[in-house]
Amino acid sequence: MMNYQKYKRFETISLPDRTWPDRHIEKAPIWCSVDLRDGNQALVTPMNIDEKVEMFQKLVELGFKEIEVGFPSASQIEYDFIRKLIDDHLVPDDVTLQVLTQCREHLIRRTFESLKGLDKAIVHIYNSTSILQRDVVFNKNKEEIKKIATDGCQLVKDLCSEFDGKVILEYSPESFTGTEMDYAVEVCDAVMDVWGASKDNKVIINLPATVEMDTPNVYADQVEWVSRHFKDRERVILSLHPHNDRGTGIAATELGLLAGADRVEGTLFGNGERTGNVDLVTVALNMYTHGVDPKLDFSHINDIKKMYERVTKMEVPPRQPYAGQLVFTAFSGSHQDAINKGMHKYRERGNKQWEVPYLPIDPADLNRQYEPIVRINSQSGKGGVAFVMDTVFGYHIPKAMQADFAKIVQNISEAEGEVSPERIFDTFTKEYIDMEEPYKFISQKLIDESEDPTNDFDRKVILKILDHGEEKTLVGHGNGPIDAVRDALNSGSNVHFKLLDYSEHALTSGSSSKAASYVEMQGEGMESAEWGVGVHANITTATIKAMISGLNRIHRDLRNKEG
Ligand SMILES: CC(=O)SCCNC(=O)CCNC(=O)[C@H](O)C(C)(C)COP(=O)(O)OP(=O)(O)OC[C@H]1O[C@@H](n2cnc3c(N)ncnc32)[C@H](O)[C@@H]1OP(=O)(O)O
Ligand SMILES: CC(C)C(=O)C(=O)O
Ligand SMILES: [Mg+2]
Repeated sequence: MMNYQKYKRFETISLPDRTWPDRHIEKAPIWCSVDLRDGNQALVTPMNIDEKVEMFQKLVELGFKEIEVGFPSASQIEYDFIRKLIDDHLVPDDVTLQVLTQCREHLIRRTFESLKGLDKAIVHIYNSTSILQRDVVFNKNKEEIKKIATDGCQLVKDLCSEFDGKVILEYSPESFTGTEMDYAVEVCDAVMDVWGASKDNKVIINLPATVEMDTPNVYADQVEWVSRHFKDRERVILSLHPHNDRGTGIAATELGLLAGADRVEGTLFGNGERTGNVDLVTVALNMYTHGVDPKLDFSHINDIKKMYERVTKMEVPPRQPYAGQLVFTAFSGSHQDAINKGMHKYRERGNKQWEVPYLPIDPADLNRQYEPIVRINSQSGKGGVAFVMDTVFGYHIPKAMQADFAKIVQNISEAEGEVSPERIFDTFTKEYIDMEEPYKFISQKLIDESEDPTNDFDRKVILKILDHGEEKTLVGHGNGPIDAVRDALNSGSNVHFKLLDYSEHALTSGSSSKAASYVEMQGEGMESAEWGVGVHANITTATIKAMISGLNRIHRDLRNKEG
């Protein structure tokens, strides 16, 4: 047994009249990317300046208007990067740089130095307020801890007079979730009082789940509680800063927004300390899939992923929501079948409202339409195989034929594992189209023998085939071309059969278009039916080839039956 008694839950407020469970997310919050700070400080190899610039420019392109670019007093590279952004005029007018500093005098002074030349900036100060950190890290009482925050705030305020631009203050009671809520509010209010915060001079109050400590509903209760208890809620921009230690950072963010937050800090793909910061791609795209404009553009998700992997040297896991390599791939049969049907219906209904089983988002919206949605292994069924043949190669295999072909593909997957689309197509061709032994099509001539041109019930066909290597001419009559061919083959070959089903469709469009024809035939004395497929520019020839293919398959069955 593991020693669970070593742990206990942190007791926080109770909020029985909570209102957040009845709300929905209806608009995007103010987003702030902390990739270049919290994300960067968690990397094995922090980004170099060029990588930071690349990341910054991508964040701007994606639509972030507030970007925490670093901790300028921490190291020269952090400082130099911020100077580069400013000196090289890389910051668009509508983007505000945010910088982090501890509430310590020399660090705050250095932070201000780094900002010279900017016309606005968010200066983010923090100190830990939790019971645990007050005890083990600071060894200070509540008043002393509050004083760290208010002194820090006062210094920022003083330094503003030497700064040409506008400073927006952000204050984080770090390790907020492990802090008594009334005390967290007391410290935040004290900071806002020192700052002179007002409705027109709001302060960003950021509530970090520095370490995620409880279920997301508890975070939401804390956010709602705090939001209701500020001296003046109007002077606050309430911000969330969730981490993901329990794996519920996204849920915590979403519930925190329901609980009244205005702003979210996080990173692309959830990079950040330990298990990461909240993944903003997922939070934003979750909104998108509810029909809410996320105000961030993740439509080229693979490009974003490539940039992220290059500069952070981290990997986006294959199961990462929206971005993972496998998230638009179904292996299992019933899922493939449902996706196949759902996609058809979506197209039939004019590509309007997205409702496709097992796919919460249209992969095309993320520019992922060229990736295989369905991959075939031994868990796959006929729907998936049909989907690959349809979407990748344009063959609409008739429903009754799908099981027949899927069985052949499954034999391969059981022996070899995943079967690629190319292998599926080769197998289809070999099994159904290129079956040319012992009968092979050479040519056909179709004659309309009816005197009345509107009557097509009197057709004659002259068919040239190879029969066991020998050229033969077969003649057949019927009430239509297919019937005439059936007659010719039945009377001219040694194999007799009934025609059970027939369908055809154009394979490609334009002048070079070809048709695919599918026939289901039952050999005399045989219990099960066989399928043949023909492909040709002339639809009658395609059907004749399909019938000859089917004939060869029946011939093979008869030989097998005879042993
Ligand atoms: C949850 C977070 O992500 S917070 C951000 C964390 N990120 C970073 O720390 C990355 C950048 N940091 C650094 O490079 C360094 O820590 C520096 C340059 C900022 C400071 O370096 P140093 O002063 O040498 O070391 P260090 O950070 O360990 O300082 C610890 C001291 O600061 C105090 N301290 C820590 N945080 C704060 C704070 N927010 N405000 C005021 N004092 C603080 C500690 O109590 C400790 O005090 P003590 O020396 O009296 O015991
Ligand atoms: C500095 C603060 C906001 C932080 O990163 C955290 O508490 O996680
Ligand atoms: Mg953090």
